Amino acid sequence: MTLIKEIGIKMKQISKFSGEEEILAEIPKITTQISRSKLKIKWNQAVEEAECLAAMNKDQRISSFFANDFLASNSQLINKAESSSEEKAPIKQPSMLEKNVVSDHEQQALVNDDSEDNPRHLIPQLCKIFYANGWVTGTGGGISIKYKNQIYIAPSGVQKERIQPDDLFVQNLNGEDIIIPKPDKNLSKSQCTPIFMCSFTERNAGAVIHVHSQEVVKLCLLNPESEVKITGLEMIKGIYNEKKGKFYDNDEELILPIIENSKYEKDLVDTFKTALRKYPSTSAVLVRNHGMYVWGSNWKTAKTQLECYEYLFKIVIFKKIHNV
Ligand SMILES: CSCCC(=O)C(=O)COP(=O)(O)O
Ligand SMILES: [Zn+2]
Repeated sequence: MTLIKEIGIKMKQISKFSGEEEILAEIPKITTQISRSKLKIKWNQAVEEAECLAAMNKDQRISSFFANDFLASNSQLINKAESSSEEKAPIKQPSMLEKNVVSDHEQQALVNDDSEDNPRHLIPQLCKIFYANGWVTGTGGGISIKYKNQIYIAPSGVQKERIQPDDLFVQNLNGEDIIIPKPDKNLSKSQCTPIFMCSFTERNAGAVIHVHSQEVVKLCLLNPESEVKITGLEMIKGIYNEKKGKFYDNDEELILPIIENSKYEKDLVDTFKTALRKYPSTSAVLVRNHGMYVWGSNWKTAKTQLECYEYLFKIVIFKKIHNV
């Protein structure tokens, strides 16, 4: 029964058996009851908070603190309770464990996940391969993979070929942190994160790779226009046409957008988005004097397309230089 109803019944009973003075005499008791009820709500919240925090490990507590989510949602609930005189059923907190931060058990399961698709192991392996090809040298470039609806992102400004499984950041599709590396590692999330997220949300990508490849830079130097056209090569068949939902035929023309570079990676977002909308077939965007973003529905197609693009670029550059 709600507190208001309870008070109403009490008032009726008092006024039935007593006069107005007796009612006035009861008011302080009723007020005390309301205050107690508010205290009870606050107490329940405090207990739930304590339980949530106790269930987290140190990293998760730090992560939830910086996400500022736990405290924000909690104070909202307390404010609501303060502005209402109606007693509510004990409030169920939107638990950090459910919403944002994985439990110890889930985290352990992720680390123990031996699947070849687990980005914890895959991203360090792929970065070694990309480094060997000259695609992510000098710390430039990076990769992000979606796995079980969570986004794994490589750290920023580090030698990408030396990334460790616990160096990765994990966030949800809203950009809220789920797992961050231990603070003593002093790592930050890739500067490319806004572009990675754009590919996940706008193109439903499963993986996005950013390369600082010399071939891309050379190709853009030879093509001052805002796009590059490629025809007549068998390897075009390795490129997926996102508009048609099928791989290109070797007699089709492949057109890739070129966007201009900016001071910071995040400043590329607007032109990147514009290019995605103007070129609905494309699975890659070239950034002049910088590199390329390439994505696929999963890490395998992102990787094989990157290989096909790099192959095609070499041939196109050769053809242009030798005028053949
Ligand atoms: C020498 S790298 C310059 C910054 C850049 O273009 C880049 O791709 C860096 O990405 P990170 O993931 O290291 O933030
Ligand atoms: Zn870059």
